[in-house]
Amino acid sequence: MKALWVDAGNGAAGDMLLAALLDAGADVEAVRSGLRGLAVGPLEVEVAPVRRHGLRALHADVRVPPDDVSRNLSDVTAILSEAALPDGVRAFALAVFERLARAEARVHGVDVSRIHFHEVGALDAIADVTGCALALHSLDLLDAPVRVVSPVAAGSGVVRAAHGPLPVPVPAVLELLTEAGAPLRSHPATMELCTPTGAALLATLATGWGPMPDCVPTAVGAGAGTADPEGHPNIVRVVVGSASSSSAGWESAELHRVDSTIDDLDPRLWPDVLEELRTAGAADAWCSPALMRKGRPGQVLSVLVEPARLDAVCRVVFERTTSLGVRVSSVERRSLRRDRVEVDVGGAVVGVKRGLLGGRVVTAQPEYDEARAAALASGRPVHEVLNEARALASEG
Ligand SMILES: O=C([S-])c1cc(C(=O)S)c[n+]([C@@H]2O[C@H](COP(=O)(O)O)[C@@H](O)[C@H]2O)c1
Ligand code: NI
Repeated sequence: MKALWVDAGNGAAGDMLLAALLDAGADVEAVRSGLRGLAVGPLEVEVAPVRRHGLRALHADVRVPPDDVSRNLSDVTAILSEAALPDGVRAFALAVFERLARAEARVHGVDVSRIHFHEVGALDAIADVTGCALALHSLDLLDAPVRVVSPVAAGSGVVRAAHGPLPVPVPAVLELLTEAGAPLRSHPATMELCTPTGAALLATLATGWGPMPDCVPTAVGAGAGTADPEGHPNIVRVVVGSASSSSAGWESAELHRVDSTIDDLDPRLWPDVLEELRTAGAADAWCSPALMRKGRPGQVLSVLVEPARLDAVCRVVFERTTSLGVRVSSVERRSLRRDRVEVDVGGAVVGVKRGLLGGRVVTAQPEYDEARAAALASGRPVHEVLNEARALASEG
């Protein structure tokens, strides 16, 4: 199960979060090509390593064409709806702007439909939000069940905005973080640490707030803001990890599922296809009957595979079957911890596979061939040997 932790203890802005996700391994080319799908002129992202208070971090510079358009929610919704983006990316970006619009509406005391984003609806904000959604998608985090954000530092002082000088935390940030139930952290810096776009991104992605969740970290990213103040590193950090074994007693793993419907493969080849898929690293591979186009009987080939073996499995499907395409989805596999014990049934050794839930034996299955051999040697019925082996293995 994938997990994300965002350290917003020094604040967060859209470009800082984007840089942190890219630093943690999000595919910058996927982000760039996704942004090209927005019909608002060339949006470019340049990334460069920088130092903030002696710490290395990535800085993301979002370059947009000159723009002084004041957009409302329906303008931004139209831009995102018409863009060639994965559905999850579009939904996330829309959710961020809907949040921003609700917060702005409450702050200015007008209806959401009458809200005009000023700075936060500008092209760089649209690029930051969509870029973050694309980066989360690239890291496979858009559906991750564990996305925790630390207490947020919003800053203090005054900032100059379209409405004139605003007190920091700016009203939209306070509104966004209050609505989301975010814990705030006091901070000595007298500057804007968390921007409305940053707050809306945090509020949309957070499934919870607090310290780093139990996980095995797999990547860390640091995203720098443009300012380099004297008093603190102007950085947001992200930790990507896999959440460790569930306290419920089972184990959890992120796998891919590959499916393909096939109606024209010589049926004698299927056993070899399934065998080759297992050899290529499939955790499981099976076929289910399906009635296909023109009433033809066919098979749905399904494969479960770890991300690292996905390409090898796809290659086998394409090379060994008549499939012209596969569907790949992410699944969480929950499984019991297993072991194998050997029991003595009337002088013969029989292996038994056991499933353990939090250390308790909940299933015990004797190896059939070994139980059959023990039954033949002793002249007892196989089902009796199976039952005795199962009972002996469940005791231990
Ligand atoms: O654009 C608007 S309406 C706006 C509202 C507010 C309020 O808090 S209300 C604040 N700001 C300031 O604009 C800049 C840009 O914000 P980004 O989120 O796009 O980085 C920032 O200083 C905000 O405090 C704008
Ligand atoms: Ni405003």
